[in-house]
Amino acid sequence: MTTPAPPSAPALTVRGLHKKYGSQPVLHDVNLSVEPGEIYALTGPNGAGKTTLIRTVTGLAFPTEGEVRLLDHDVHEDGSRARAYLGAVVEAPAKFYPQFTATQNLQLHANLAAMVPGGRRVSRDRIREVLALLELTRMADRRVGTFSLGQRQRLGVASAILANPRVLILDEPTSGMDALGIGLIHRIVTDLAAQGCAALLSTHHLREIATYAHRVGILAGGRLVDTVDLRARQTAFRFRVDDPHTAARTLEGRPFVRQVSPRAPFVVAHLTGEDAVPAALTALTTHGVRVFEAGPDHFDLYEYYRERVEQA
Ligand SMILES: Nc1ncnc2c1ncn2[C@@H]1O[C@H](COP(=O)(O)OP(=O)(O)OP(=O)(O)O)[C@@H](O)[C@H]1O
Repeated sequence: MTTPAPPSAPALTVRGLHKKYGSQPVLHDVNLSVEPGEIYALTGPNGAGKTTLIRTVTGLAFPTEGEVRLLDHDVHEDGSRARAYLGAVVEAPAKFYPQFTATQNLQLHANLAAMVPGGRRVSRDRIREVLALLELTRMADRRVGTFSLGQRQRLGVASAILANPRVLILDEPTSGMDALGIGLIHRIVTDLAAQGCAALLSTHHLREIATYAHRVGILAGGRLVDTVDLRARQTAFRFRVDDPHTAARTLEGRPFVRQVSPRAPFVVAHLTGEDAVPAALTALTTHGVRVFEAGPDHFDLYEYYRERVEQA
């Protein structure tokens, strides 16, 4: 008999985090964790505390109370070891030496990364590789002072992924980027996550992030007011039927149905997966329900966020 694999330990854990500036509370009892391979997006209105949270999580700011762990290391007590696993852009665009070229800046970054305890050496090939990944090869030998905002944003992400981090933290990674640059960042973050890297991103671009984040944390007034698991939402399907109430009763309690509710002219069902759609259709038609249309019930993160923030 095989024993099930133990659940993986979180790559990033934030526990009971409070932060005050003077007497002004900015973060209140924030708790979150990001698993290896998971993309966690942090969003919230202006002034909600996202940058403060990211600065605290990366060790640039200290909490008033609470702790942050990167893998097994406390960021504030064992900072240099914790940061050996971390790639980050905080307060984008990242700061570079404007008189040096992109390659020289990345080389400097690589030298610093290799100096921390547990830090790894980064080869020249790896520098070329990340420049190519960010589509900056033709800018490699140009001074960063001549870069556009979007190009500096790309270089910031290149420096963050240079040493193959196990935790990637990006504050507003796509602001100032063109549509192709945004797509590129999505692909890079998704590929890194597929290799087991945990990613925490802050963003205002909800419809964009909804296409590739696994979970979204909503921060309002310094509190994490909700966490939305987008993976669970992707298993919702809607069927346009002649009688939504009968359809809901027909599907209720079936092994492949997690939750079902009428929403005229549809019945909306959370199924165990896409492969349960034919079984749902069969159940409906054999009970005399006429089905006119079936498809995924796309979750509107923007609408959800708007309601959640208005209530908070
Ligand atoms: N160094 C500081 N000293 C005092 N107050 C600060 C400091 N940094 C941030 N704040 C305050 O903390 C609150 C949260 O700011 P923060 O920059 O973390 O918000 P944010 O969610 O990142 O906002 P935005 O979406 O506008 O970037 C704000 O009220 C801000 O005025």
